[in-house]
Amino acid sequence: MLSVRDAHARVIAAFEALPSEMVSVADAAGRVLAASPQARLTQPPADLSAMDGYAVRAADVPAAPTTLTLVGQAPAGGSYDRALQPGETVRIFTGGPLPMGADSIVIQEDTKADGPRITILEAPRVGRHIRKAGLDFSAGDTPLAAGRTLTTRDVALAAAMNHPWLSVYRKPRVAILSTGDELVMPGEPVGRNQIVSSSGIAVAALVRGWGGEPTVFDIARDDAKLIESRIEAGAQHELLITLGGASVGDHDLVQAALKAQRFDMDFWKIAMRPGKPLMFAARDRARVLGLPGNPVSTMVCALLFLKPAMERMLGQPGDLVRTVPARLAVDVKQNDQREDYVRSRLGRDADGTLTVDPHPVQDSSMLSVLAACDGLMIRPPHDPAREAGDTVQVVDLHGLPGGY
Ligand SMILES: Nc1nc2c(c(=O)[nH]1)N[C@H]1C(S)=C(S)[C@@H](COP(=O)(O)OP(=O)(O)OC[C@H]3O[C@@H](n4cnc5c(N)ncnc54)[C@H](O)[C@@H]3O)O[C@H]1N2
Ligand code: MOO
Repeated sequence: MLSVRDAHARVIAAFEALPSEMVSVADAAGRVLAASPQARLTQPPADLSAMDGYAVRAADVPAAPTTLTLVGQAPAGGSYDRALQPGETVRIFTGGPLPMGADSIVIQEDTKADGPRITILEAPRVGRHIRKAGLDFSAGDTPLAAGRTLTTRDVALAAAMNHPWLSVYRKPRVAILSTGDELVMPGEPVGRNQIVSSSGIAVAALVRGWGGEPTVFDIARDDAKLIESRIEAGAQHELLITLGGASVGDHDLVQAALKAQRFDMDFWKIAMRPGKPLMFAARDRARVLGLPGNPVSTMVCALLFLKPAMERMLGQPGDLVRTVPARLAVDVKQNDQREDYVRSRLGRDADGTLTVDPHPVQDSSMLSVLAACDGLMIRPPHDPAREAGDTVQVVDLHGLPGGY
């Protein structure tokens, strides 16, 4: 059976960056930059005051108190256009441009005004409360690299750089097909022996959260012709995700339907738990990732394979999910030949070290366990028995993009 690493490598090799499109900067949060925007101006454009107060020449106030003559004002968006002469001061506001000749700002709390006579109560320091031109960025700067998923902070910066439009990768269109006679949609009447289809909803949410555009097909009954026609419709998207029907049972029809539709199987079955019957197939530009039906297997495989595939379409490397070291809270037995992704709870030791406590129940049908856990402990194939206190690798589910 293929290793997780090799399966991941084969999946990401099959995807490349989609074409770019322009979007309004107002709609760009969460999108991935296809081209790095250059700052179109320098910010601040001139030396500005950081405070409400008075612009002065520090040399005029060697000691406080000293009284200066008010000669004008410089609000944000306005300016005082003459040079400040010895003994003069200009009323200035936060964001107001520093008058020529001035070299310091005295905040208004440190002054006393009596008509045009302004008494400075604190001796100023050269450069105090002045934001120099270009403090934030200069025209031509490229602080946002292509390939970056734009945060709202990035969007604020791009807008400040005077970009009303940004070049981003088109969203990958991902079709999602749940298969199985037993499935009904949430809220529908649930007949005898039926269960609610949760995975289609979860995968659609993941696709959206990872920057794609999901299309959720109606659930397909275990009918070969019906599944084939849905696969054909799915092939019109960048990627079709099938859910269930991946294993070896008489009702597991997805692989046969793919073959009937002339898809080549890249691989089927990998050395992973949960997620053994993972399937990957291609025909021309169409790609199908067949996720195993057990809902926890679906979710773990989505994180390991769907997310990187989407990242590739968004011009990113598509690395395997990041792991961090953690200290085992309990002893664990030797692992078998499948790489294990053990649903676990993360915590902190008294010394602040990340700890991992595997959940005692690991059935891949149990969404309640997955939801209660916040980490996946990775047991490599044939990993020997480990003791409490040993260091292992974990996937920290907190703060993953897309709200996993
Ligand atoms: N003889 C063998 N049996 C099984 C093997 C095997 O190697 N040999 N592998 C097991 C493993 S591991 C997994 S994982 C499952 C995966 O099987 P399928 O991909 O064929 O999934 P189904 O049989 O269709 O469904 C499994 C399970 O999941 C439920 N399911 C399916 N779709 C959804 C959905 N959209 N939302 C919620 N739940 C869903 C389905 O009702 C079943 O209970 O096979 C093992 N068997
Ligand atoms: O791989 Mo199955 O995913 O063990 O339940």
